[in-house]
Amino acid sequence: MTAFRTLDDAGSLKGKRVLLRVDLNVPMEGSRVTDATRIERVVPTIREIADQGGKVVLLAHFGRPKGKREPKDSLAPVVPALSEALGRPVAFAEDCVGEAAKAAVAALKDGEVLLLENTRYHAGEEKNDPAFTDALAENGDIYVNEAFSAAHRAHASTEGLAHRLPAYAGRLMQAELDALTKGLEAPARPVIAIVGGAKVSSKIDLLQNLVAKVDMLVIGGGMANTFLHAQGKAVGKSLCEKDLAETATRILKAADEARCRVILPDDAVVASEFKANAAHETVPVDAVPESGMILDAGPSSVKTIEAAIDEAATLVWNGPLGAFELTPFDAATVAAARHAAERTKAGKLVSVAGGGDTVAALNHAGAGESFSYVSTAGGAFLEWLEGKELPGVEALRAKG
Ligand SMILES: Nc1ncnc2c1ncn2[C@@H]1O[C@H](COP(=O)(O)OP(=O)(O)OP(=O)(O)O)[C@@H](O)[C@H]1O
Ligand SMILES: O=C(O)[C@H](O)COP(=O)(O)O
Repeated sequence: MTAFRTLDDAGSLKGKRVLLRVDLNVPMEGSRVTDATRIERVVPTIREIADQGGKVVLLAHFGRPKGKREPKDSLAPVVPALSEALGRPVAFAEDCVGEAAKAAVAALKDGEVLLLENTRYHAGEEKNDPAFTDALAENGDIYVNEAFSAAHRAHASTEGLAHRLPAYAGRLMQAELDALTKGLEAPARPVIAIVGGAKVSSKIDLLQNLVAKVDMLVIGGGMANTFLHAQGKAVGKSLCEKDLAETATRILKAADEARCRVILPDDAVVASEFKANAAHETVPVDAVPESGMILDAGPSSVKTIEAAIDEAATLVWNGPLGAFELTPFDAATVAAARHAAERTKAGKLVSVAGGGDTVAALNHAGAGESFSYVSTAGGAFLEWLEGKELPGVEALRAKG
């Protein structure tokens, strides 16, 4: 494995335009950041570069606008939270390429910080389009990748730029890889994974490899509904990707072959709508009403999950067990998080969790600080765990 070039190898940063790729895909409610963990974790690197007289030009994505300029996916509302965490002003440019970006970068003085608008407003970002990468590269002298949590994407700002400009790993990128390697390279067994959340189509495939690496797999959140549907259960109006039923069945078979115990919910909290305090009832998973929406795992499922955590020596977790942002549909996530935190504090469990919303959920449960390690990465963390090479990480490896 070739080592990375890091900021220590970048020489003097004074007067240099540093294109710093960060992950600011933070949980928001309207225009308010509800969990600033991802912001706080990149602050030391921004300060380090700025304090050396570098001009910090931040590149980031938000949401999945797929090349369209969707106002709901603007990074502008993140600026106040970023500026507050940094304790310095942060300028903002309404585009990440072209005249708006060029003028804002040209106006930067040494040590100042600028955030460019969502890279995913351009289709070239996700296509890793060379012309778009060149346009991004025009605004930097060097490139620093700090977005471990987006390193599983081979996009222009996460991979392409590393081939255009002198490229370095940021401090958080280094710290994440170090911590995950130390904590999980040879994990104490049995290992339990909890995978929940809402990004079903982009995460379901990796479960196929994950079942060969872990001893128990809890499938929760929106992800569980697709599996319940694959087992022939009616899931009403729940978040469910029915066209992935075959994939789910294949994963259950692979788990069986790998002797990985799969734990699916056996009861669910079903609501009439996706709203805090919506009318709700707890039902067995084979009795979900047609008009109902599964928003959380029920108490019997929580009991099973807690008992499984008690058997495990290592826990890896990505994706909440329910719609934890909406009371009372946070109950299963909060209970499981607190249970894992207690086991960790008692020295009985190594617990590693990651993901934008997962970290927010752990913090909401008051459990985050007790986990052994909390990563900013969700999907990237799971792919790393699968043993996959992450394009954003590979592109940083020092050549020659
Ligand atoms: N049953 C459910 N129905 C609908 N949404 C759900 C359900 N369970 C969980 N969710 C939603 O899943 C979202 C989090 O999923 P996601 O996969 O994005 O996790 P994450 O920790 O942010 O990981 P990543 O960093 O990869 O995005 C939350 O917003 C939560 O409301
Ligand atoms: O939230 C995340 O996991 C990262 O920001 C990557 O987002 P994506 O799944 O939309 O690529």
